[in-house]
Amino acid sequence: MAAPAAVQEVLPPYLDSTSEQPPLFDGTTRLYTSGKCPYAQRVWIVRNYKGLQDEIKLVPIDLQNRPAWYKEKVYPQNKVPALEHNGKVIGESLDLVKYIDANFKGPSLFPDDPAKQKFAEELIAYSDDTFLKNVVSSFKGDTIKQAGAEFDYLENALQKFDDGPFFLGQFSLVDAVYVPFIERFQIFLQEVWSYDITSGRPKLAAWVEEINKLDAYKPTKCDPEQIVPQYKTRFLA
Ligand SMILES: N[C@@H](CCC(=O)N[C@@H](CS)C(=O)NCC(=O)O)C(=O)O
Repeated sequence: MAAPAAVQEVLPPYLDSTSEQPPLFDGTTRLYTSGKCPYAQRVWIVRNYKGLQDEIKLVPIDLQNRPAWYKEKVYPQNKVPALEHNGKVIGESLDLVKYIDANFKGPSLFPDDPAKQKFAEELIAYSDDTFLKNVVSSFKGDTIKQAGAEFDYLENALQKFDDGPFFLGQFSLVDAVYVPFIERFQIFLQEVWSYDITSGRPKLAAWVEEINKLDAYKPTKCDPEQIVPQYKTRFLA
């Protein structure tokens, strides 16, 4: 039987240059976001996993036609994600996932075990500075060799703790940090190079299978129909 289609969370309407600004610092916690942004997706998954759908309101921003007030009044960096909480606005997805985990209710996504904490920090630091950069630069290089080395790194990392299928055994911030990019790279490498990132990597194959079962993740998944043309234009043109 075919896998059921992912259930997309119905996002509120995107705010664009014609939209009025929602009242700032009125006590509502807002996640300025975009359904297409992998960085914002990290934070969205954490919000869902912790059961914060009612506490953290999603405010999608049209990145192609951004409202002027967003940069001027909300987040001068003019990017998503950004979180409005307790009279301030903070950004950067890697900081935000930790902030939400530490400052809101719900299951902790950062382990107590010092060995797991150390490994979590290592993997999180590796995500944007190395993994992401190397896979993206592989698209214009020796793709399978260069990208393959990064998926070998993940396969290896997944062998470290055996008390569950995720990077630290149980689902954690590390999985939320990596999944938006693994998801996109899996689609793109398969489509353009017929390269299956899970082939010969049983731990990664199991990780993909398990993460796809998570209700916190399912509604956040990207649309493969959009990713392929978008990545072709961005990385191969
Ligand atoms: N380092 C940032 C990156 C965020 C980012 O680049 N977001 C993109 C959308 S996916 C964005 O807002 N781009 C608009 C711009 O750069 O002007 C993070 O981790 O949050």
